Amino acid sequence: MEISINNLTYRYPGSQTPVFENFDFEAKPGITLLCGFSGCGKSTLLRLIASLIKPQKGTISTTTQHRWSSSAYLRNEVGFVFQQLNLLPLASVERNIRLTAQLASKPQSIADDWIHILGLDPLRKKKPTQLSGGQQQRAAIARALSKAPSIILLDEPTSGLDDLNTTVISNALKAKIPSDAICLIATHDHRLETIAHEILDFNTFLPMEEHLKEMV
Ligand SMILES: Nc1ncnc2c1ncn2[C@@H]1O[C@H](COP(=O)(O)OP(=O)(O)OP(=O)(O)O)[C@@H](O)[C@H]1O
Repeated sequence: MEISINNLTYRYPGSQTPVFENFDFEAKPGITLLCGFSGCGKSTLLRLIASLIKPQKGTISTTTQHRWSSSAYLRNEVGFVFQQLNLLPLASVERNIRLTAQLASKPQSIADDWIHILGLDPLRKKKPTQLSGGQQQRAAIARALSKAPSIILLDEPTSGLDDLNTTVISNALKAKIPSDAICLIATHDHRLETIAHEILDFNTFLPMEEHLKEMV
């Protein structure tokens, strides 16, 4: 599995400054942490790889079965956990997680495995609003992984979580993500460094908001 980004330029609609300009990036199998100050472009990169937004210039290619930006690519290949978790509020935890497997034509047993691995068995019948922040985060990760994605994109999966929740999530990612999958984690959380195969510093790509320095 490989993701290859070449000469990419991306600017949000209405914005003067590009987040990326002539940007090259490659990802290989394993867990890679994307680190760097707030606003340097980590979430934007994940959205681009997921094909939720499209670059104005340059190419993104993947060696997945389905072509980058096809609807099958997003449905079958990409497991994405956003900062806003987007769990379906009216569906139970179990339904949220099983539905993703079903939509990707994957066996329900994968969903049930992730429910178990992430310690969600006692919470299967609860609604997302009845869960704590850490429990919701674990449910969102289980949901993303239940389609057995070849590309896993996690945006701040452990921010604000206590050590116990963080350890359960890190252990699950380390032990259960297939070795040929690519897992990119945008994070400020140094606790995740123990499970990373690679740590990329994004500070070099975009200038820091200088005015913030004057405010501290
Ligand atoms: N929807 C949007 N519209 C316009 N500009 C945006 C949008 N989302 C992000 N940006 C801008 O793009 C730049 C990169 O933002 P991004 O969210 O990718 O950073 P980040 O490194 O993930 O930050 P954080 O660590 O705070 O999550 C920032 O300058 C931000 O203000």
